[in-house]
Amino acid sequence: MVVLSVPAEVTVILLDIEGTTTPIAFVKDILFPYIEENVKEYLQTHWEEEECQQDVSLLRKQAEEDAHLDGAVPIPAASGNGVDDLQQMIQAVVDNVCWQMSLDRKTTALKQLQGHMWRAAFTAGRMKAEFFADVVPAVRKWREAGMKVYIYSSGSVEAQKLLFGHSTEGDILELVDGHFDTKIGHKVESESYRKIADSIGCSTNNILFLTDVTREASAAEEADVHVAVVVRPGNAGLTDDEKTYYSLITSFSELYLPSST
Ligand SMILES: CSCCC(=O)C(=O)COP(=O)(O)O
Ligand SMILES: [Mg+2]
Repeated sequence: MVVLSVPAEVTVILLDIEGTTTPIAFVKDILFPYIEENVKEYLQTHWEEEECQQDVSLLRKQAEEDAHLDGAVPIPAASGNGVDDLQQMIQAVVDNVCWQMSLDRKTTALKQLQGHMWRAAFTAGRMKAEFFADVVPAVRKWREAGMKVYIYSSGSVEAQKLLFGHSTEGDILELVDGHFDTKIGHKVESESYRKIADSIGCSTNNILFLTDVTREASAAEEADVHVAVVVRPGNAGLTDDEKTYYSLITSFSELYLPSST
């Protein structure tokens, strides 16, 4: 088995979710279709609720910022003029959400609504999150060795907690010391990793970030974070240069902690 030695200065392991702890297929074939199939009904049922109105306001603000993009779908301001107007507004939000999802955008606005929609499915037990088989045993071992384990995903913190709280392995939320999402910054921006280190109270070089996306690995590395790229079934392929440049692992069990037995 290939072994990757974790540098002695590393005290925190920061994990991406999609393509790292969890198969991309679970996100693409189960989580995302659930949104596309249910968003209209969700908006119609929850429209009057404060949380739903906040989600729509955030999506409208994002739509204004996106106005210059090809194919962008605007969300008109509410005029309060009757049922037809409401149905048009809901349809605009549905179209905007589907447009953003067709581009796999990671905006905070989209991720916030998705998180709220998944809540009902997870808490009712209609959905369970999948984790690769090596994830839970490795995380338990790291924590026994004194490592802190954090999550950094584009999925909202609320959605992350749903996944860890309702997984095929049971409720594994207690294995995570904390969560970060795009509210701290985007994963392809190095400043996000500096802010995460500040928030945890460590130096960036105390962190090892595991991700499947080399643009994220590159941003983290620019901030002096240690990185390894995770190669999982169904992940996007890497170029030969990327394969040579990055430390690669295909399972969390390939990480060797000098402090563990
Ligand atoms: C709580 S994760 C749901 C999946 C998701 O919405 C997503 O965008 C995954 O992105 P990641 O940063 O984990 O690759
Ligand atoms: Mg990922």
